[in-house]
Amino acid sequence: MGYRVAVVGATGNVGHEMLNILDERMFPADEVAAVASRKSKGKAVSFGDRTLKTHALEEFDFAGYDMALFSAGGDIAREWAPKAAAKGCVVIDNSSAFRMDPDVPLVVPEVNADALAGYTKKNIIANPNCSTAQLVVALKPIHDRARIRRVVVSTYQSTSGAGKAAMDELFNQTKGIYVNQSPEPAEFTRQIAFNVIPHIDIFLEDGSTREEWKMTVETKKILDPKIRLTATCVRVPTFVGHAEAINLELEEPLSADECRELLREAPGCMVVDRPEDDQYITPVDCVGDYATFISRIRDDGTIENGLNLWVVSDNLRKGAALNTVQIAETLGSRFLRKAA
Ligand SMILES: NC(=O)C1=CN([C@@H]2O[C@H](COP(=O)(O)OP(=O)(O)OC[C@H]3O[C@@H](n4cnc5c(N)ncnc54)[C@H](OP(=O)(O)O)[C@@H]3O)[C@@H](O)[C@H]2O)C=CC1
Ligand SMILES: N[C@@H](CC(=O)OP(=O)(O)O)C(=O)O
Repeated sequence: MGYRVAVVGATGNVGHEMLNILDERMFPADEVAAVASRKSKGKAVSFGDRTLKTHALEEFDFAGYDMALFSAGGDIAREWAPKAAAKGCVVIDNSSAFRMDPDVPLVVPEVNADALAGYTKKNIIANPNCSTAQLVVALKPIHDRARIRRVVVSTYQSTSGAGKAAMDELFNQTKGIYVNQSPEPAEFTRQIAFNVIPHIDIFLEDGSTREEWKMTVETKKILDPKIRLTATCVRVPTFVGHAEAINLELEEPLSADECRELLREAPGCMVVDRPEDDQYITPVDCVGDYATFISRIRDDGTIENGLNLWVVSDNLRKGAALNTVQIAETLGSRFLRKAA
């Protein structure tokens, strides 16, 4: 007997990847239901070689479903995740709505799978921000070996992080510029084609953005509250794949060579780092992959025990859908086991 799984937000970027990944990884599901807004009711979405008809969320009954994978934004999650959870369906939510709730585990399976045990308090599990997920996969082995004291990270985040409409905006602005149309920002605060924007999510009182704040607090919750982290999050005109330039200050020495060897063996990590042959990863190279890629590992001689890294991953996969499915797999194998 397999699981009954609902995918909420199935018509969106992340929901589409969730369906792909459930199929690719042969998730043991007897039934997968696609759920989205009322306007998508009846719309066909692909699931492997099948198509599923989308249900409207308001009309969907979560009773009898084992798990619901949510990627429909924070407002929908705040309203509907507790309702689904109350019907005995464990919700794994991609939005930021529950991440910092002390009664909700925030999980990246390669890093803190044991935290999953706390899901019973609310029947809800949170998936981190896409930039946090790839960051902590790369940092976990380094922290275990040499204790990270401080992280300085600058992100280069693709437009898919802001949804399908944002990707269309990049596409249409780019085309338009070649025919002298003036760009009209809608999803972003400035022109995104041929530009970069140092503004993701809203500004907070201290001048940082909520995206930057999320990277700090989520890293503490997942990896270690003692780690100090400062971030600058930037939107760039790419479609898929987030990149991060990371500077680390460690408590113990760890050379670039040792770091490379360590990360080569680490779960979820893929080191591509041969600058002498121009071997490093760019966002375009990571699309469709599961790994968190690490390149440009080098010593930072300006501080004691300093290291620099370049980390790239598919934000719709490890940053969202893949991490959610990995959580579902771990939940299934550790807590919601089904008889074969
Ligand atoms: N881990 C992370 O960092 C990431 C998290 N996310 C989260 O996932 C969410 C979705 O992202 P993404 O897929 O890129 O966005 P898209 O805009 O591509 O898709 C949004 C999805 O939400 C559904 N939806 C919207 N309104 C409702 C509603 N009232 N009832 C039910 N479903 C609704 C849409 O359905 P319809 O087509 O019918 O409108 C669609 O399926 C984000 O808002 C964010 O919270 C996203 C990216 C990364
Ligand atoms: N903000 C991320 C994606 C996202 O949806 O993040 P969050 O779930 O933390 O709001 C990005 O734009 O790349």
